[in-house]
Amino acid sequence: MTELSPPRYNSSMSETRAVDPDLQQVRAKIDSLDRQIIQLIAERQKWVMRASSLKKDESAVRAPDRVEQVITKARTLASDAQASPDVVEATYRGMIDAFISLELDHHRNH
Ligand SMILES: C=C(O[C@@H]1C=C(C(=O)O)C=C[C@H]1O)C(=O)O
Repeated sequence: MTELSPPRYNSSMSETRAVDPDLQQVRAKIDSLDRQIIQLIAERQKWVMRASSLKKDESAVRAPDRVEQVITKARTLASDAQASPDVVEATYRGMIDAFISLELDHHRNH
């Protein structure tokens, strides 16, 4: 005879538990901002790829001096906007690294 075992709890089930309504509202705001941020990243990507098409080689693609200029500017803008400069720098470094990979991929395969 097969024994019925109780349903197992797994980590994904915790996501279906009732979430505090205030937290739900705050998360809806974060979700809405994410939609806006991603639209802007998409627009930025188009211009990054346009810059990429004007470059001759991989060292021009990486442009480390330009990366540092962008980061310095982003830290100042973050400060002015009451955002954490460290969070903005980490975000920008991750984003720029990913864009460089996209540019390199495009250069190697096109
Ligand atoms: C878009 C460029 O290419 C790369 C991507 C950058 C960026 O995402 O801001 C900056 C410098 C380069 O590493 C560029 O040279 O301007």
